[in-house]
Amino acid sequence: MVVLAKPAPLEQISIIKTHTSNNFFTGVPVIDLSRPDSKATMIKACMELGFFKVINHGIPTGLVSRLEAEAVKFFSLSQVEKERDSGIRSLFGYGSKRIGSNGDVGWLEYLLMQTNRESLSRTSQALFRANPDAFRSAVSEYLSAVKKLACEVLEMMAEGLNIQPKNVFSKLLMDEESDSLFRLNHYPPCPQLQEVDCKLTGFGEHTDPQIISILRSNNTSGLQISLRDGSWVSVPSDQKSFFINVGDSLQVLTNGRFRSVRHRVLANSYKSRVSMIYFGGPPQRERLAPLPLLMGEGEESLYKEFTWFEYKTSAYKTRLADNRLGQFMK
Ligand SMILES: C=C1C[C@]23C[C@@]1(O)CC[C@H]2[C@@]12CC[C@H](O)[C@@](C)(C(=O)O1)[C@H]2[C@@H]3C(=O)O
Ligand SMILES: O=C(O)CCC(=O)C(=O)O
Ligand SMILES: [Fe+2]
Repeated sequence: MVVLAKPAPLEQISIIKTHTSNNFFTGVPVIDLSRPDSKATMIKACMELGFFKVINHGIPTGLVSRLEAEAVKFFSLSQVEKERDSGIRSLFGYGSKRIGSNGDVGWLEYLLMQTNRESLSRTSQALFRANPDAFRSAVSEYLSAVKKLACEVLEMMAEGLNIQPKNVFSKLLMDEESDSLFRLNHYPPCPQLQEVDCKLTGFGEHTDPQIISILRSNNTSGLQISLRDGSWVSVPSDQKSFFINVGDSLQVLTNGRFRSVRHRVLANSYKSRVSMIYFGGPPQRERLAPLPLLMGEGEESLYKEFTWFEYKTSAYKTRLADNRLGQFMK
């Protein structure tokens, strides 16, 4: 017997009362990668917010717009075509409104994939039947560029923290067995909300479990981050820049010096948002513990010992908004 998943009804997606229509945060740290003082600004941003944006990153606009065009083409297909391959329920591939497998829902559809060659080929063949190679090559070239950017940023972080070698973090992403993911999100407009002073949750609040996330979106706002006092602020969109999130694993590796940023996306009532996120993760066998070179005299680890596999397995049993690192704190 085939059991079809029921569509998530709109009423299940949380409505957020905003009242403040667009209180855009003007304090997003901007790191200009071409400036010599950028390491210090980056460290400050990682400690205070766990979030910043990078400019002068060197990633060609053409690479980004080519992938965005492929994503838009895919999301414009009929629902039947998009769901063609989702017979076997799996974490990866196309998803609509359901996030993860523990009951979270949001006003979005997405493509989630592993970054290795086989997984990318499988997704391209299954979902981009008309021209799998166009999608595969657009993702693959984009991923090479953002992975390089992620490594450059992680090396600047190591240098800014005065720890050696400078590839202590980046080698985890460069490892052949790095467990990294890539996600294309599409948040359709929600015209029903135009009349009311409310927003619909696109992607509920959470922290990213990996080391680092590199996010790029089109010119539609919606991303919000939580500040240290727990208040939410809207990040102005900037399609030419990349936004960087510190993930839970980097918080652990730095013994809490860097904080993984809590973030969420609110759907826009009249504009569609498309985002692409690379989640740089370590190999599954990797032990996650504060780097000894970083620890001050007598400083103890805030966390119990665990591998990325153990953390990921436990994280994927949690709800989106849960504090996943809580159970690994000493
Ligand atoms: C509810 C969930 C979705 C998620 C797996 C989880 O159980 C908790 C972490 C979620 C998250 C957030 C960042 C990324 O978008 C993601 C792919 C990840 O690695 O962790 C998602 C997971 C998902 O969508 O499956
Ligand atoms: O789509 C976005 O802008 C952010 C989505 C996100 O936080 C995620 O996929 O983990
Ligand atoms: Fe996220």
